[in-house]
Amino acid sequence: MVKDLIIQVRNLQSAYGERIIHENLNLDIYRGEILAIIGGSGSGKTTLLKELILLKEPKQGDYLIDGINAKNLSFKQKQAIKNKIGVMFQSAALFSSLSVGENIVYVIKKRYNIDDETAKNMAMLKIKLADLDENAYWLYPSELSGGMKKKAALARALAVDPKILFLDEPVSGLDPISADEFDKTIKKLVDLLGISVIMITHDLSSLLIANRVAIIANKTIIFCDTPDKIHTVDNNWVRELFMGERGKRFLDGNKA
Ligand SMILES: Nc1ncnc2c1ncn2[C@@H]1O[C@H](COP(=O)(O)OP(=O)(O)OP(=O)(O)O)[C@@H](O)[C@H]1O
Repeated sequence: MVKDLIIQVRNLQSAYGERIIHENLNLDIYRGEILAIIGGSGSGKTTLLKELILLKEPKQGDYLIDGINAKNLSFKQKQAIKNKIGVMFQSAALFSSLSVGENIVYVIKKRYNIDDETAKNMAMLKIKLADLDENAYWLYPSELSGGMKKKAALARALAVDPKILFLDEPVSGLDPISADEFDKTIKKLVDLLGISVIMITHDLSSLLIANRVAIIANKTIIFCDTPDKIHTVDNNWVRELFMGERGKRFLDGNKA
């Protein structure tokens, strides 16, 4: 079966002023896959994410998203691409003065020209898709547990019916059980909706739901393959990451 590319990054160079963050970075992302991006602190994961969601312009190189080159786009063209993507930031970034439902309705009404009742029904569907109880619709962010807050942010990211979902450290700050639940929800969404998920993570257990893992080091992607091949990577940071108990458990359960 020929795999269908949803994102192609070619010879990307990123910089802040004179400081080069990525050089010659190439990455392919397939439709319907979960791709995890890992890398040491300061390796440039967030910078890459910002470029992929069109918040930052690369210095050089090409970036094709769903077949469209993201270079030199007009505001309208950029908006059309942004309508294809949902983003969940680490902080959840929900409006604290709005209930979960109102947070989602706000995004739906910005995206679609529809009446309040339809927007509310759509928001309720997103809440259920994110595995939250219906009652969460009326709760305020301050009334949510950590796990519920993440799922509410996920429901809001789903509000635009994205083809591609970007998750920035989605399970950071969650206990292992809530993190596991969140990962299961992501896997279910991919199977159910056929969306692609790109997730930056520090959490080794989240790699278990990834179809492939991309590792950023030395300003580029040094590895992008299935989790069972990670043990072949010759890099100090990767060795250290997998040296601990959790790392060993991951590798033992995943060797090819
Ligand atoms: N707005 C900015 N201006 C200048 N330098 C920046 C800016 N944002 C990030 N950097 C620098 O770019 C490098 C890559 O940062 P980035 O946040 O992309 O890394 P990261 O892999 O996401 O790190 P972490 O895992 O610690 O969040 C870092 O050295 C950082 O200091």
